[in-house]
Amino acid sequence: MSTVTFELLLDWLQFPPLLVEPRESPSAGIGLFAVASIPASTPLFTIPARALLNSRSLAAHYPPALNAVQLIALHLCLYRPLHPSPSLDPLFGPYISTLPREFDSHPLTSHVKAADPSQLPPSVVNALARLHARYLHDWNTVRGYLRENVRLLSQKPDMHLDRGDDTLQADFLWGWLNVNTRCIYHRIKGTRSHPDNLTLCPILDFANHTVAGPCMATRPSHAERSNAPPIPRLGDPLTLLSPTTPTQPGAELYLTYGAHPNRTLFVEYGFVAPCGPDDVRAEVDVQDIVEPMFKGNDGDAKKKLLQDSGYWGDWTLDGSPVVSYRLITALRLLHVSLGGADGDLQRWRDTLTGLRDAVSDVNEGAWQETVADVCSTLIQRAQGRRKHLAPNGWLLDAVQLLWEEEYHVALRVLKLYN
Ligand SMILES: C[S@@+](CC[C@H](N)C(=O)[O-])C[C@H]1O[C@@H](n2cnc3c(N)ncnc32)[C@H](O)[C@@H]1O
Repeated sequence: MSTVTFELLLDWLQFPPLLVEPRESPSAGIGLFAVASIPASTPLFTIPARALLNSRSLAAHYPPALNAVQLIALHLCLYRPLHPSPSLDPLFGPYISTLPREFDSHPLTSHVKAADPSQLPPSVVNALARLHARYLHDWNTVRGYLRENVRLLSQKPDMHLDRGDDTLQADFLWGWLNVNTRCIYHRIKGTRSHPDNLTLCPILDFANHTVAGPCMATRPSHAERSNAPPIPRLGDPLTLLSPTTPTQPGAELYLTYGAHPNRTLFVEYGFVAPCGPDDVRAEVDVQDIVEPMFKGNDGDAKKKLLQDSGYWGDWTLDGSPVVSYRLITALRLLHVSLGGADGDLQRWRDTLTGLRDAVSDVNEGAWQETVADVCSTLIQRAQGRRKHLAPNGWLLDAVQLLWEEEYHVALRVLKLYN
């Protein structure tokens, strides 16, 4: 993104020069940097609601039917800038022109998807498959919506819907990845947990992720503070605050995208960040190892019991080291005899309601032994696979780090039960 493009964005926002500007960051594309010293918790800028790209600011321009992710991704798709021109969008053009032009290194693009999946930990392959399914669901919904509304949409300024299906899908993927990697939480709806509470936000979205250390934060909006939907038609403006410690000129300013393990950072955002083995963020999802334990005998009945009680899947170990309560619950049931007259099944149910801490001492020993086996499997698999990695460049480093995270977490958890 050129300096001119950023200046055009500032003009559009009617902003004077700011305390921050986008610059190349050492291995993270563009980042946000301080151009002067900035005292702690300083408001850096306030983006007016009209310049926030979200389901509220787009609502008046599209027939209803899509959720926020689908609507924003569609809008970006329709107004994707053609190389090297700016976006022709009359609403958000100067902002859309600052977005990354390609997502070559995101694992959802064909470049990385083409890599041998056996190179990646199975939990990462599964997470990638879920992301792909989410994308396909959104694309299919939007494709149907486009067919129904083609006449209306083709009347939009500078809109050419006569692109082939492949081009349209490539442009939609571009829009969708912008949403997935750059949107932040912003209160738009009546409830805090509504999935449409998100927005794209100019300038703020240049900020890279930090695992630890000082980071910027958004000031809670009026709607968020009053825990109600925003009153103005377009919603509330969004103010970004500098870190709670002073920032030196030239320093990069970060956000934290959440306490995510590398699996999530890689799959959702397309990068990894080193994190210590004892870090609570370091996490392994062990579904691919544990799920086959529920095959045969009374496995199906146990699977159903876990599904009905909401404990099927999302079974993790983390670097603190901790075995997730969901995994303990599943493994406790694995070691209960369903046909037995010993009352273990009822005791297992009682652990769910908090009436009991455990099924029995024997059952505690059995699930802990299974956890130790799972850890040994993880350790052996990580040791074996790390020796035969073939991807190139950044992907090799990323894949190595993903395996290391599994290895170190498994080693730490194993020590708990050996
Ligand atoms: C919100 S954008 C941040 C701005 C982005 N770097 C750019 O060039 O426009 C999020 C994307 O930045 C990159 N990124 C963010 N934090 C990173 C980090 N700590 N290391 C490497 N890449 C990072 C990833 O590609 C991620 O999908």
